[in-house]
Amino acid sequence: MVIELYQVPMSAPCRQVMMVAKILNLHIEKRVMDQTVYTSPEFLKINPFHCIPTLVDDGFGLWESRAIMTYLINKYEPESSLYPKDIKARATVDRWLYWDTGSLYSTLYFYYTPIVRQGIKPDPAVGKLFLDKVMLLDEALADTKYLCGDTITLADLTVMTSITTAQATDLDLSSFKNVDRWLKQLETNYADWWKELVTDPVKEFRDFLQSKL
Ligand SMILES: N[C@@H](CCC(=O)N[C@@H](CS)C(=O)NCC(=O)O)C(=O)O
Repeated sequence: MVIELYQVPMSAPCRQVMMVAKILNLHIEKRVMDQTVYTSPEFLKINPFHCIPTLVDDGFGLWESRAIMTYLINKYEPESSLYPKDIKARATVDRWLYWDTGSLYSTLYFYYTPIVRQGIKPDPAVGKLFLDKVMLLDEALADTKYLCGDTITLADLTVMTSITTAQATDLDLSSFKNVDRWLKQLETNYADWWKELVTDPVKEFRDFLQSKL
């Protein structure tokens, strides 16, 4: 049985799916995207929304990174502490996943997209909106090791992916001390893949953004 993932390494939503695959020790066959794949009839048949990451697991196609992350855990390691089974604990993880996709990452996306699409400088007001959300995150991290307590969950992976993607932009995150401590803890925990799935792709994304301006 083959698990395939259509992805590009520097994409934030793709990175977080690959993190889950690493932690679960899943063998994923990566399908590298270029414009010919995005518009190919084969890919559009799997994902008419033509976005990545797109998973194909034993013929089952799925897109939306957070849906893919929870699917992989539910299917391959349902006892994983990354996505606790207790209803309230799981709801709290879900709350962070929705906050990230609907508030944190989406604001960051609207900040950097003018650079990618039009080669123009981002709107500082949108940057400020993003930093306001990071301030709330910093406050939430004041009395806790990870977002949902002493154990790393999908909440940490998805929010950490947004924060490290922001490090590729000109936004200054240096005043957020709790966020900084939390990132260092995650890096220590995941030292085996941090360079591959965080440091290197974030650098690639930073270079990509700079090349557009
Ligand atoms: N909410 C989606 C966002 C996916 C997304 O924006 N993917 C981008 C690359 S990072 C993409 O595929 N863009 C090309 C397109 O939409 O045609 C997720 O989390 O998976």
